[in-house]
Amino acid sequence: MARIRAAAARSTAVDLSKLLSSFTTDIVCHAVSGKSFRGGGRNELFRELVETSSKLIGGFNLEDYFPKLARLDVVRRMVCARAERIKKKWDDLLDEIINDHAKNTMLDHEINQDRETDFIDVLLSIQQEYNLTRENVKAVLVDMFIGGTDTSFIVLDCAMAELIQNPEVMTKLQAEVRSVAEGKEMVTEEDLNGMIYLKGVIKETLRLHSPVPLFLPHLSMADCDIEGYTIPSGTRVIINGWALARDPAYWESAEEFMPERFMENVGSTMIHDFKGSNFHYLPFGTGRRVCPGMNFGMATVEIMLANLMYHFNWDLPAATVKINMTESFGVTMGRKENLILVPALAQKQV
Ligand code: HEM
Repeated sequence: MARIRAAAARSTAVDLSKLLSSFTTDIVCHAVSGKSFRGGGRNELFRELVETSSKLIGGFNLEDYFPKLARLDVVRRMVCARAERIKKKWDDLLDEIINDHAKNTMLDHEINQDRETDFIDVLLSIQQEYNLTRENVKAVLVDMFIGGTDTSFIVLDCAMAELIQNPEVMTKLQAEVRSVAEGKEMVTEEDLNGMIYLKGVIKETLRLHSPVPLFLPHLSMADCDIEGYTIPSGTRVIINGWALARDPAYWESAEEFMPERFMENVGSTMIHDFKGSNFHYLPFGTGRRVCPGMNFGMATVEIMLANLMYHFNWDLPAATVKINMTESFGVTMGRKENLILVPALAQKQV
């Protein structure tokens, strides 16, 4: 916020994508490991690990389409070598963090019993009870880091890109946020309940720009038939949530950004619920593998977007005519180009 405020005072542009990405990384790193990864080049290493892992998990796998290639084993060996290199880097980083925690936990027992606990503390405290190996703990942590950082960032980045291209929506959202939080220094969590349009804007962003458009790869546990097609047990199954969320059979003017569609019939579970029961709207997946960070992710996006609307008016830099919405592909899918915008202070702050 301080950096945006400084840019607003100078009327210069900010790289909003970069700021939002570092905000969501900080929030997840704090919740999981109790500290930010900014120091000692850790942030860059962390971004590299998340990005490469995302590409490895979500990448196009030639052998799925040409199974004969599997016999040659060339592709598999190449992918495995890359995965091994990344695993080694994750191992080094996580070993360091877990060792720090184990050491601090012992010291804290003697010195400071009031220290806030983070996700690693919780995992270590139940390690023996649930028979978790260090590899298990590291696997859960990698899952949380990859699952939590890019996703919330992509929603914020795409929401801002859509808002700047739909000024009437931005004006309506600013009016709501500014009236609910009027006179306050910051929008806080308790203000969010009164912001119905904000929730509509975020839901519409999740519909058009779902950060995990094909969910995670699933594996069928038994043979099953779907509309005449047999899916054998052990098949890697990919579900196209992106296509469902843009299917004109379910959505009127499916390609348009219209938060109002989520305002109709408030209270009806039909189109408002993203918790996994409406199969044409599954931004967090569904079933046993549904996103465990749903509430955390929504809270992060809501509080940041509300504050961006509360404090600032936004414009494109003079030389930019249109925002490029082209997306790049991995297990998460976000916009390729960084979002550069010019902020202006909206009102005299208290
Ligand atoms: C708005 C933000 C988010 C969106 C849109 C989102 C979406 C998703 C989706 C679609 C899946 C796959 C579900 C499936 O395959 O059925 C998933 C899985 C997952 N998400 Fe999220 N997510 C978000 C935020 C978060 C956050 C903040 C965390 C943790 C801090 C998180 C942790 C995870 C994990 C660990 C999984 C894997 C679950 C498993 O393997 O069973 N997510 N998420």
